[in-house]
Amino acid sequence: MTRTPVNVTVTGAAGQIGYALLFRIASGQLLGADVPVRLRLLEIPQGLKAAEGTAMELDDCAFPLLRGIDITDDPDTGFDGANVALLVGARPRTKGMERGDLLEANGGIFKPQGKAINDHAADDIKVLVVGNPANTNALIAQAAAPDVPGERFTAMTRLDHNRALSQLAARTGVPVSEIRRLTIWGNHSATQYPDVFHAEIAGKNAAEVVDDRTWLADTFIPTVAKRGAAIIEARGASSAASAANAAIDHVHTWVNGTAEGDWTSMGIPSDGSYGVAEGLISSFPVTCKDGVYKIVQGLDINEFSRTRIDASVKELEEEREAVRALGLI
Ligand SMILES: NC(=O)C1=CN([C@@H]2O[C@H](COP(=O)(O)OP(=O)(O)OC[C@H]3O[C@@H](n4cnc5c(N)ncnc54)[C@H](O)[C@@H]3O)[C@@H](O)[C@H]2O)C=CC1
Ligand SMILES: O=C([O-])CC(=O)C(=O)O
Repeated sequence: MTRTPVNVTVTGAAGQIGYALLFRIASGQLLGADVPVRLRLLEIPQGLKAAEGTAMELDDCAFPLLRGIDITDDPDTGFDGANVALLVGARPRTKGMERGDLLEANGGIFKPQGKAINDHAADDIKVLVVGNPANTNALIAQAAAPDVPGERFTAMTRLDHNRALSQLAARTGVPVSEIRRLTIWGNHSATQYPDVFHAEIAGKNAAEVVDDRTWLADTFIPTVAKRGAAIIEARGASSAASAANAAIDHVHTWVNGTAEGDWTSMGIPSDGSYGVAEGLISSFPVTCKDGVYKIVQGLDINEFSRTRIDASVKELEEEREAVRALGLI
């Protein structure tokens, strides 16, 4: 039986992350080794030529699952029939730009894209926002798409989750595969909170295995939270291959499910769980099954975690107020 190809739209397709992402989508790593895909590359006019070059290379890979590539600078065409949308293209902060300017510039991107998704995407559309500030950009796109169920708009904190797994594995001398149930809470920013209190290392409580709150507070948390800046400092450019890898992981898990007994982290609209104000797009521990995610309930939040979750949620509330004041939501 031949399956109908899944339409995957990637914005910012000619950028760094796009270049690391598209080949992996086309090879079947996003959705599965038996799922054909059709790619839609959405760029701004200046990015179209480079996107065409990338499309030529995609052709030259002769990926058996790749059933077509469309390139456009028109959001209505780019999201037409989209089943999965990866919103990667964003306006980076440039010299002299205030946070409010950045939010406003990104509003000019994510509001029309949200509307185009609302009007043209397939009914089963799933959206992942990667472009920063990812959580609030997702909120802007969601607000512009009132006909799409709000929970389909998600923001990427999987890179933070993977960074935390790797740091914890290095500290405790176990392979990453031995660690389960780690959580990133809050915003994809320096206020995010990587939580090991419910995590398990080879079946034992991770906080007890580490047994060093000073290391958690002064080394682990800031290393994970500031990793993006450290990569920029070392590489002279922001994380691209690891960000693309996390985007693949996020969508793959959302569509194909979390492993039995494990969970992952996704930026999703809050339903008020764990005291996170309803509607904010904040990172939570989630399980996924049959293309639907659910917040893990019933975790005890200790004082150490509570103050850190609250600080990140406060930042998200401030970002929401700022985009509300700008009329973006
Ligand atoms: N959530 C996360 O964990 C991470 C997020 N990021 C963010 O991802 C974004 C992209 O990063 P890179 O690929 O390295 O940037 P880049 O600057 O290399 O590429 C961005 C691309 O987006 C395009 N673009 C700009 N406006 C657009 C629009 N309105 N429609 C379609 N395309 C548009 C640009 O032409 C460019 O080709 C940045 O905002 C970055 O901060 C990066 C790493 C991790
Ligand atoms: O800070 C950036 O632009 C890149 C980023 O989000 C990260 O690496 O986590």
